[in-house]
Amino acid sequence: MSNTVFIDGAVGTTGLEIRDRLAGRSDITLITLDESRRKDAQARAEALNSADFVILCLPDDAAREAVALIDNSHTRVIDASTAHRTADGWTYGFPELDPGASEAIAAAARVSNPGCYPTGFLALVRPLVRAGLIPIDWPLTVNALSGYSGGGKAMIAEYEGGTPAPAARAYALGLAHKHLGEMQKHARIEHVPIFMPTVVNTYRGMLVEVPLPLYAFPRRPTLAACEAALRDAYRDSKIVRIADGDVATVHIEDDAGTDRLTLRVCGNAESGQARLIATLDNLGKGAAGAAVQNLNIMAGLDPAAGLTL
Ligand SMILES: NC(=O)C1=CN([C@@H]2O[C@H](COP(=O)(O)OP(=O)(O)OC[C@H]3O[C@@H](n4cnc5c(N)ncnc54)[C@H](OP(=O)(O)O)[C@@H]3O)[C@@H](O)[C@H]2O)C=CC1
Ligand SMILES: CC(=O)N[C@@H](CCC(=O)OP(=O)(O)O)C(=O)O
Repeated sequence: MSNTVFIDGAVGTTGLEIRDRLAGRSDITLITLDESRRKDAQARAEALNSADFVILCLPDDAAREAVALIDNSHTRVIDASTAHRTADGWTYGFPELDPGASEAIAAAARVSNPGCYPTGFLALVRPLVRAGLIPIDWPLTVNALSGYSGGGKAMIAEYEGGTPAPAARAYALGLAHKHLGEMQKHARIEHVPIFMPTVVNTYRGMLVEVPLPLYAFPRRPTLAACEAALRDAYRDSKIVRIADGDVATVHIEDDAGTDRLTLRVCGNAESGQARLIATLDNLGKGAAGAAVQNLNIMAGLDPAAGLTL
């Protein structure tokens, strides 16, 4: 049976990536609006209410508006924006994050797709918090690099508009980035992390890092214990992989162009200092790949259908 899917925001950066992943699938029928009607509220309302599933690839306010336009109990929603990631009544769409998460997504009518940076941060940290290796009241820090497509069409135009762009640009210096609440809530930690993002002059890809002074934690976990906890947490996943931490370098390109999420526990076993490192594509597991995975799960299909692994 084919499921009807409407992507609201289908010609934006994330929307196009989702369309690419769904094109040609016999189990999905896409509902599309032509250029003259794609921002027309009435046309959108009709499409939103006729689809089995809608995927919102819109700015936050437009995503809230789209949800308000749905007036039937049949249409199920995946929102790729930040609007509902900590909202009541929404299921957080990270199937690998905690036991039972995939089942909750399968049953949900409203699913919020995780943010790109929180995807890397949470994948690294949540299993270690759950296992008691990271104390819930520890003041965590997260450093991250993102390709410029993370900023959507406006940032792509800025980087590709002809004016020389910086090789790397640190931002969110006021420590109030929109992803902080989501990171704290879904890691189930007591304090917002100090988050230090940098946009780099490459189109896509992310490298998200959490440094840990393991020697200072009450349980003094080893690097090996941290890696074992991650391997155990993701043992059934085809999408989240644990790679060897004993490497000389890790690259932002490692998982660019894929829907994978790769985690490493690097560091110095003697000093008890760790660098947890996640690589992913901001448009893959950080956005479109995750949305398609959630759609697959909600529709009862193979979770990895249509993904590049
Ligand atoms: N880029 C990324 O790596 C990630 C993005 N996201 C999230 O996904 C969402 C989309 O981001 P992204 O694709 O990057 O953004 P883009 O700016 O590239 O695309 C947004 C699209 O939404 C359209 N749009 C805006 N308002 C309306 C409206 N009222 N009705 C219909 N369409 C509208 C825009 O139209 P127009 O083309 O005319 O401007 C545009 O095509 C955002 O909430 C973002 O935070 C999430 C994870 C990662
Ligand atoms: C490089 C860049 O600007 N990245 C964006 C985050 C990407 C994004 O769109 O955020 P969501 O995942 O929440 O939708 C930012 O920092 O605001």
